[in-house]
Amino acid sequence: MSARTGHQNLEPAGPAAVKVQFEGIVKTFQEGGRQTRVLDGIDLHAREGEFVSILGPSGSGKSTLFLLLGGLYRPDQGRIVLDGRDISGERGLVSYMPQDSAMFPWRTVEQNAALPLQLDGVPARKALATARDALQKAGLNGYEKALPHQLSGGMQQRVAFVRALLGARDVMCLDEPFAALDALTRQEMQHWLLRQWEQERRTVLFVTHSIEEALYLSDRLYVLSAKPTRVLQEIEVPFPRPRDQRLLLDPAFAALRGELYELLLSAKEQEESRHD
Ligand SMILES: Nc1ncnc2c1ncn2[C@@H]1O[C@H](COP(=O)(O)OP(=O)(O)OP(=O)(O)O)[C@@H](O)[C@H]1O
Repeated sequence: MSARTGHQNLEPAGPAAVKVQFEGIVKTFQEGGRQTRVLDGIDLHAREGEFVSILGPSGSGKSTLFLLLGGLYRPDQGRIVLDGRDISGERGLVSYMPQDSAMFPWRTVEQNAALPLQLDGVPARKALATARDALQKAGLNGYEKALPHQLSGGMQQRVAFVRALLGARDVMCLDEPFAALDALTRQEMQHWLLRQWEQERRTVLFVTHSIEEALYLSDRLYVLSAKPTRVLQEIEVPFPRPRDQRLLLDPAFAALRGELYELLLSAKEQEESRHD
């Protein structure tokens, strides 16, 4: 659990320590019989308790970054550093939440949410009691004994988020968690996620295609190019917290959104001209 808890203290006094860092990451895959360099020297980091988004075109290697951090892949070059230690290739050190809630359909909501605790060796009764408590705090009371298919898509993603929280890892990787939701539910979920995160203040790495979502949620964001992928820009998001949906109507928000859109568009055009 992050040291930074409690929602009173929303603004850190000074820069927090770097929690997780990708250093000079190069990753090549065998694609269609030839080697393709997907990640071409990626440097990015997140500080303790920071919400950092990674925005990039399809196929730029965003999910690959998470698989590297989760230890499922090893970088060809570079290091993945957690709390100052090279963890390249080590598994089980970060929580992961995918686009699809990935729940076991035969387990109840509370049994699904309790799973990471049980995997960490917590006895079943205690794990279930902790999961019930966390589900209630996340506004899911009354659904503890339901099966996943009885919940809407948005509610399933709430359960998936609670499960990732109960994983008790300091770093949470959220891989387009709202991409499959309709626009209204997605907005609701962004707002809900902010409230949850403000209470927990875990370090979050958040992958998205949505400029608006990245700006609304993040402290900082990285914009990636198309592959071979590099960091095009790092942006400090200047809006104070706590935030709410009125921020989306702020002219400063619209201006920054416009700049980012322009940046992604020119990256896409460069990519297309390379293929002409
Ligand atoms: N195991 C693998 N073997 C071969 N190629 C791979 C493998 N994993 C990823 N790739 C390739 O690496 C590139 C980046 O994939 P990745 O899924 O990380 O991109 P992404 O940015 O998450 O894409 P999207 O936004 O569409 O989800 C793609 O071209 C993909 O085909």
